[in-house]
Amino acid sequence: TYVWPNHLYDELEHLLVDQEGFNNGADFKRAITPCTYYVNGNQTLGRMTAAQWLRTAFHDFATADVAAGTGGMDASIGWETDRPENVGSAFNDSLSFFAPFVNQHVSMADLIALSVVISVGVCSSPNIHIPLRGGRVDASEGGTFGVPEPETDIQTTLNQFAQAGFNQQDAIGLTACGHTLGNVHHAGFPQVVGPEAVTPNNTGGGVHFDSTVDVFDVLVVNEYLAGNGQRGGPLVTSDNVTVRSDLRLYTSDNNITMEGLSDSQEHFVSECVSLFARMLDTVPNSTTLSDVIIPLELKPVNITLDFVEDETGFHTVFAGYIRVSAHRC
Ligand code: HEM
Repeated sequence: TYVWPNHLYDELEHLLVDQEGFNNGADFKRAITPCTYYVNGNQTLGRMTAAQWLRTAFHDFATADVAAGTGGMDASIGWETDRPENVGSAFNDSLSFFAPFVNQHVSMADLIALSVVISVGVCSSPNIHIPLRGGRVDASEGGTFGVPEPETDIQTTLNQFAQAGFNQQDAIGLTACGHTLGNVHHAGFPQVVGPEAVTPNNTGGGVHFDSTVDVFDVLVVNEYLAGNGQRGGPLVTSDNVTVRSDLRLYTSDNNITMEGLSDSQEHFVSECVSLFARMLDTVPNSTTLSDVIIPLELKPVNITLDFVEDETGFHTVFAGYIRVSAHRC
C-alpha cells in the first residue's frame, strides 16, 4: 500500500499525472504537443520530439544482456552518443531536455521510461496507458555495443534482440510499434533517404514511416502489408537494398507477425503496450523497480509545517494543498 511521503513514487506520479493546470509538471507534455512538435529547434527541420524520445528509450534498452543481468534501461545511452550505432540528434536532444528533472529520487533512466509513457499517451486517442515503474539506476559508464543498424544483417539483428530478451516475434512487434511514429532523416541516414527528401519545410529530409506520422496507430503495419501509403517507410522501401532492415525483419517469419498485428487497432495497441512495458522494465539485475505508478486519488501538494509566533503565542501551522482526483482510476 502507498504511504505518503514516498519521494520516488510522488515525484514520478507528479510528472505523470499533473500534466496541466495548477502545480503542473507539464514540460513533458508541452514539449510534444502537438505530437509533431520539435522542442529542441526549428520546426522546419522535419524532426519530432515524441518520436525521438521513443527511439532514445529503444537505444538505451537494446544493449541489455538479460543472461548477464546487465544493461537495459539504465541511461547508459548518455555515454554512448558518439557511437556509429547511435547516429542522430535524438539522443542528445532528449537527454538535454530530461536533465533538469533528474534529482536524488528520479534518475535519468526513469525519465527516459516516463518519456515513452507520455509520448505514446499524447500521440494517441483514446490515450494509451503504458504501465510505468520507477527505481532505475543510472549507469556511470557506457555499456556493451549492439543496437541494430539499417545495415545489420537479419541474424545479427535477431541475436541482438534475443540478448535483450526479445524473440523474433517480439523483435518484429517492438520495431513495428516503434516505427508507427516519426521519420528516417536524410540528415543522419543519407544511405537510406536520398537528398530529394530535403525541402525548405523539411530541411533534415525526414520521411515518415507511415501516413500518420504523429498518431500511434496500426497504419504502419497496414500500409506495409498493402503496399500503399508509405509502404512501411524508408527501411522497407529504400533504393539501397542493404539498408532495408525493416523489410528483412518483417519478412523473416514470412510476415506472420505483421499479419497478426494488422488484426485491429485494439490488438496492435495491446501488443505494443505489453512489449513497451517489457522494454521499460528491462533493467540490470542489481535494480529493483517500484510498483506500477497509479495516479493517487488524494495527494498532499507543497505541504509545509511551520512554527509561527503571534500575540497569543507559538502555533504550529500545517499548510498546503490536497490534490483530489476527479475520477476513480
Ligand atoms: C532492427 C531494429 C531497428 C532499426 C535498424 C532501426 C533503425 C532506425 C533508423 C535508421 C531510424 C531513423 C532515425 C533518424 O533518421 O533520425 C529510426 C527511427 C526511429 N526508430 Fe528505429 N530501428 C529499429 C527498431 C526500433 C524500435 C524497436 C523502436 C522502438 C521501440 C524504434 C523507434 C524508432 C522511432 C520512434 C524512430 C523515429 C525517430 C524520429 O523521428 O526522430 N526503432 N529507426
